[in-house]
Amino acid sequence: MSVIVSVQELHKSYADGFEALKGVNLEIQEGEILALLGPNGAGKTTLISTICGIAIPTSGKITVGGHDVIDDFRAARQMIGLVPQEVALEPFARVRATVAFSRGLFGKNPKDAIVEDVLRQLSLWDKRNAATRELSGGMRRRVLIAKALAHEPRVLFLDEPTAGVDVELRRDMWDIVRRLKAQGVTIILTTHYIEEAEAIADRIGVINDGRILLVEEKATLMERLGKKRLRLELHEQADALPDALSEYALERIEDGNALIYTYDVMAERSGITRLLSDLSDAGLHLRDLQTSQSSLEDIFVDLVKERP
Ligand SMILES: Nc1ncnc2c1ncn2[C@@H]1O[C@H](COP(=O)(O)OP(=O)(O)OP(=O)(O)O)[C@@H](O)[C@H]1O
Repeated sequence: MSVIVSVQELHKSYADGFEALKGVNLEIQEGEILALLGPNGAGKTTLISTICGIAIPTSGKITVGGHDVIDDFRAARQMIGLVPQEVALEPFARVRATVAFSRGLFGKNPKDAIVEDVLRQLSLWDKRNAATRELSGGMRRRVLIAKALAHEPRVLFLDEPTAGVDVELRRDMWDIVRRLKAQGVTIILTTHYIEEAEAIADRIGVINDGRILLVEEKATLMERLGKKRLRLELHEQADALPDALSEYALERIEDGNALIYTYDVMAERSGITRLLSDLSDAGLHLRDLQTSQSSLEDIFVDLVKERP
């Protein structure tokens, strides 16, 4: 795989002096889906805006397809499609004309069959003659994607594509993203929803306070930082836990009818064998056992919490 977007030592301070990006390094591989995960104000939109040439970096270097986004703005921008966070459409414009116009902005023939392709791909062909104000919220989001794809970009940025949308539409959006990937489009999306990153990303970048904390393969990330939970269901309710068990930091749940033991998947010893024997010594008898892997959400919260 080759690198299609490269960001080196990127700093961005806004006019009021606020430093939104504090030395970001990031390489995005052609054909991947990268999810940028981070809390409000982390710098996700700023990062996307600088790559797309909308915000000017204070320092650092960004290339897209080998083109410098400042010195070679047109060539770089031509390769990029951007779906912004806010739904901003001309209310009276017709769907097809809106998309054709976006294509025209890049100096490409607006009557091209590509416009039809893009509209069909997003299930908007039937609505091609509708005014955008007549569309549902979900369809409007699709129009935004169609506009971003109209000039056949190789890299698509989606800034919080599913913020505030219902579950059905979210899944719909994920299908669209997967189909685009299958066509070879590189996709970078920002999200607050861990579930979203978990569902569709190949790699996940965590950004907080203007810094990238990590970028990892999704599976590696979950394995590396994941913890497992062992749920111990008790025969009799445990009112309090004996001191002998304090080292296990057990959590009493369901009024003491069950206990949770958390352990590190990567640790040499899980401590389970000893725990079970100590439980038995303490007179606590088990009805059932169950393990579960902690979610990406737990990992994310831990990561962001660790840093000041
Ligand atoms: N034009 C601006 N002038 C000054 N500060 C700004 C400007 N735009 C953004 N910021 C600040 O930069 C920081 C990063 O903002 P950004 O929009 O990049 O975050 P984000 O991660 O996209 O957040 P969200 O998830 O809320 O969209 C925030 O503290 C924000 O207030």
